[in-house]
Amino acid sequence: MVTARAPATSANLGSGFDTFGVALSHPADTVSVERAAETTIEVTGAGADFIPTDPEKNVVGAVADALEAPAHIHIDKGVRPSSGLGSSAASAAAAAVALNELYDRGYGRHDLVPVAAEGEAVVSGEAHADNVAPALLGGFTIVRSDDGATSVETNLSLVACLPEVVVSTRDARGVVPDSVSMADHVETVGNAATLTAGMCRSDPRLVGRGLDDPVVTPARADLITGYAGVREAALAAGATGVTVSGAGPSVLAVCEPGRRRAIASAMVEGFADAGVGARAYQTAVGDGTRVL
Ligand SMILES: Nc1ncnc2c1ncn2[C@@H]1O[C@H](COP(=O)(O)OP(=O)(O)OP(=O)(O)O)[C@@H](O)[C@H]1O
Ligand SMILES: N[C@@H](CCO)C(=O)O
Repeated sequence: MVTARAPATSANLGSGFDTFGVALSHPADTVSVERAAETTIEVTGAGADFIPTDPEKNVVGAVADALEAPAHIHIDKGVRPSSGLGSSAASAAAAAVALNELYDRGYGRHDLVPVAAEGEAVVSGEAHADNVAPALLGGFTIVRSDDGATSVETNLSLVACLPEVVVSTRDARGVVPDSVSMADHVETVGNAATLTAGMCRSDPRLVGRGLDDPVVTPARADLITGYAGVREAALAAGATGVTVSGAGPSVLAVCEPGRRRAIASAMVEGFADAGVGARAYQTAVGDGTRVL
């Protein structure tokens, strides 16, 4: 048996729609695999009742197919599904690493990014890699359709606040505008470049400024009850920037070390003011998938 742990991730980071992502130090999924004649799946943990065990419908089934590595796969969910924290990607990344080892396929981490992305296609209809790349590689990642993924190590404190509302990635993609104005394009490029410089310097002020996004985030914020109040509360508590995590509903705040506790409380209270229960993870940019 081989067991791997893959982290939650936060994709987009505002200005990097479908491009940027970070691995979180926690929460995480743990996946154990044993050789079998055909793939079977068992799921326990957070939101397990809402996750299919049919290999045609679970991301790990697609990963096992892509690696020609049939197995009994046990997924212990630490990352709630439809959270905006890369729940499906965590399972896909952990399964890719564990099955690669179990069957001695010899793929490197970068080779496994498109393999794990095949799993994402089961969920959203597209093999996008902005969650699986940070889940596999760790740190801050940039994915390009023609060029694989680039990863940068960074040291950054984060709070991810997960409300008790469900936003599916499919629905959240439906509200993304089809086109952007030149003014919004220029602003987005400036923000994305600022964010990248901030990641390279582990500078929460630059990263926070670079989270701003005039295009996708405003359209998606309406899907998250209480978003505007939670954002204001986090900024008032010291966050250097706030945005929607992935396709939502989680909200991500960047901050200086030592501010996480106050920001986490402010965000949970902000959701409570809108009548929504929530939990906050005081976390940080972390490592990628590891074999346990
Ligand atoms: N192993 C798995 N883990 C989690 N969700 C899975 C898995 N396999 C299939 N799914 C399905 O994927 C959907 C959740 O994926 P979705 O992309 O909407 O959320 P997410 O992975 O938390 O988010 P995001 O990509 O926005 O960060 C649910 O419908 C769930 O049933
Ligand atoms: N980039 C993706 C991440 C969610 O899977 C989106 O925002 O739709």
